[in-house]
Amino acid sequence: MYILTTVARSPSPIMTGSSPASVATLPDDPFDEFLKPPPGETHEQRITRLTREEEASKISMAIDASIKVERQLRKKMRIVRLLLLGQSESGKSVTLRQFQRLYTPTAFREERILWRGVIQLNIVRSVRIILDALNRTSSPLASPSVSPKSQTRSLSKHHKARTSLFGSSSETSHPDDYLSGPGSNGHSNDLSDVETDSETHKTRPCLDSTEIESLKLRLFPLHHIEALLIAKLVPPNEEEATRLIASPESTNTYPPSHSARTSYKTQEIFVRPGPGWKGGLARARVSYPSFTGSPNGEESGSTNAGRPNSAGNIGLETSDEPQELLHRRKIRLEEYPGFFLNDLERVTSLKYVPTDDDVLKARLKTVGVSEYRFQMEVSTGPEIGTDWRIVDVGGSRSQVRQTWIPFFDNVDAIIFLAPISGFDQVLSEDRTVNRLEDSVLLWKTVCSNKLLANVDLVLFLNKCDILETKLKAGVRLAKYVKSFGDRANNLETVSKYFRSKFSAIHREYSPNPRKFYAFCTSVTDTATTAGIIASVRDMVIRQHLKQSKLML
Ligand SMILES: Nc1nc2c(ncn2[C@@H]2O[C@H](COP(=O)(O)OP(=O)(O)OP(=O)(O)O)[C@@H](O)[C@H]2O)c(=O)[nH]1
Ligand SMILES: [Mg+2]
Repeated sequence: MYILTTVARSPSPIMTGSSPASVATLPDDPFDEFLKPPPGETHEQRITRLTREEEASKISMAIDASIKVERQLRKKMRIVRLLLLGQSESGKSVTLRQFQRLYTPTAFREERILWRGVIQLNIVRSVRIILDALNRTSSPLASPSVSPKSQTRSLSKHHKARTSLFGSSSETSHPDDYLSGPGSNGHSNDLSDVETDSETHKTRPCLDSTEIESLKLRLFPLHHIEALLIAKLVPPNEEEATRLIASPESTNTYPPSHSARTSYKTQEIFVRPGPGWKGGLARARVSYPSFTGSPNGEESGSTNAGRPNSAGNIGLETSDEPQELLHRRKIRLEEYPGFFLNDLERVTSLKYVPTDDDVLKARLKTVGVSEYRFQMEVSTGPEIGTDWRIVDVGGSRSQVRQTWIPFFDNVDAIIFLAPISGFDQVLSEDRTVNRLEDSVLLWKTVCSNKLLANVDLVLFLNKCDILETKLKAGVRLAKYVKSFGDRANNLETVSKYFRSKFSAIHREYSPNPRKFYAFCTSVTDTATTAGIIASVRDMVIRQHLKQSKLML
């Protein structure tokens, strides 16, 4: 304890000197008077005095040694605080899960089973996106008689009012074909698809309505499963809060009109800080009903038969239409968060235990701010004994990002996630705002924040895997970000471009010079992310040590 430093101590050997002669050489020393041998000291008295002084010196050295040990202990008890920031769906919680997977693997493995309920909900959500697309096809809005061009034009008015990306050509933020896309779950909407879709509609008939109705009937039990899962995961008083993204399109004909149920709203399950939700997840085991059209979902114990264990079983293979429809609408379902439809057989098996990759892929929205505390299970060198605190925030605009501010104190580093694949998408919570534009604005705010002026920034240009797929599929960045010009539309060039733009903003907006690191990441990818997270950990520890040395 530091209190030891204030305990009165005998003079140290240097202060006492080993003989009166040494004291005599320091005539201006204010301690001279006290340290002088008493006048007329006999030989025996001198021996006794020196023996006492030697003992005092030993005690003093022991105290010095204990202070040193204390300092080391304090260093060992060091707390490193890392803050994860970024818009909703940028990958913050996945990054946290990567830290957990790498540094507390036992706890991570033990909790994998808890994610099963979330993954099941993710499946239901994907199916609902397909249903919404089907509904829109059969609704008047999607009929060829309504001009999709006029729809596009009226929505693009919103986008014209927006600010420009990277302070460059303002056209980038409001291309004529900007449209809050048809993903009627209000989520990850493409900005480009309806134009193409509308052209296709002019030449292709809508889906056969009997076919749609039959598919809807077969999928209807999923609604019941979802209700069961939500009931298990969400406390009753949170029911309204789960309905974060109600969209007008989703209040239409699902469930089928003959049902007595109220209109179906798009929901996204979320987690509030604290361990409570894990209890819910532990209880959430719902087996699947028969897909004969009757909603008979039951709790575990029911048979395996009839679960949506293949794409065919839920009607995605038996008919090409849903897939064609998604393709026409350019809804790339596999790029949506929590896409497990390709693994239906595996993830709906009764013995299913989520793998590490499944846990990283699962989507569970964060609401509020949560702090995850841990010590690395296996730690070496300087990080031994470090107490890590990783703060994960809910990133959506609806959650008042002001609530982040109290957590800006005592932060060693920030990882800011900018999902750069979102250049052609809008925010779920505000479909007039382009995702990339929102990330850029948020980045400017974080860089310029005075409370964070001395905090090192780590930028994850995230979702590079999705970005690459998108670019390879022919989506052109220049269409959305005019200043990109005629550069090559490939991952390397695009990520380099984004890195230089975000880095320029950092330089321009930071109140003080500070360290800045940028990585192109796909945080769901365990292999590539492990190395990046290890570098971040080393950097944060080094920085923390530097700071604590300055403080001691
Ligand atoms: N393919 C791919 N998916 C990603 C990547 N990063 C995140 N995701 C997925 O995107 C979804 C959202 O990630 P989260 O970590 O929940 O996002 P968040 O930033 O915590 O979002 P909020 O909690 O709403 O603030 C999850 O389903 C992830 O699996 C990535 O680099 N590549
Ligand atoms: Mg989150």
